[in-house]
Amino acid sequence: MTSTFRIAPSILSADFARLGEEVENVIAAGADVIHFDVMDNHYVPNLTIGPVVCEAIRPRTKAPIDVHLMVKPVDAIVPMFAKAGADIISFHPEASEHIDRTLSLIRDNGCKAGLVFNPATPLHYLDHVMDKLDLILVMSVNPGFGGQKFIGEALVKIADIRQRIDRHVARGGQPIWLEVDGGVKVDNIRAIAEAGADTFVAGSAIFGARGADGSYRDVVAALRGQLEPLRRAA
Ligand SMILES: O=C(CO)[C@H](O)[C@H](O)COP(=O)(O)O
Ligand SMILES: [Fe+2]
Repeated sequence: MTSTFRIAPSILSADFARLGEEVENVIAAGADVIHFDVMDNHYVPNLTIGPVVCEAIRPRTKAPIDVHLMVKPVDAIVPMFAKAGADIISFHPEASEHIDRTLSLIRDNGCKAGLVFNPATPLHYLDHVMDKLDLILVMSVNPGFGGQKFIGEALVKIADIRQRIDRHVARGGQPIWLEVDGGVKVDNIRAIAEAGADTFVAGSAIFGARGADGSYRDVVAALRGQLEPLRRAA
């Protein structure tokens, strides 16, 4: 069990007309990471935001910007996001012809590198690249939209990856974050953490729960509150 948990609001569900403010508010509310969903209307059937928006929000926070690429092909856009201030860049293995090369490209551009697993993506993609990963992202919905229902089978996958990461670290490997994305709520975050995740993306659960004071403090505190007993047990 891990002692470090991170809350990563997905700005996909933020008010895009006030994006800079939303980023500031959610970090002021106690979140740790800004999750930035990039969709290309090709790899997934939706279209969102690109490097210019990353560059625009970069001065608004010191928190890491965690870019989740749902684009195909991947490589050409990596240096653009690195230049725009991304800290972490993750991609889907099905979207890259050469996974090892794409992971190196991300690190060579000064970012942390992540691999993303859709609900039906097999874990064998991890077999020869553990040394090149800083983050593994488990999708608990099919990618493309916010506000979907958590797919319970993801818990099995999270537990399996947790074992692989722990074995890797026990053999002297670098730490790897285990992030979960899709349908994360106050009422399921503890079970997700118990399965082995340490980083929790939440879009609709956070941006759909602005408090009476106009802040996101209550919902971020509620998410963290669910994790508190696990932190003590770690
Ligand atoms: O990658 C994503 C969708 O492809 C989003 O990060 C995810 O859906 C977050 O939204 P929510 O918490 O509302 O499910
Ligand atoms: Fe995402």
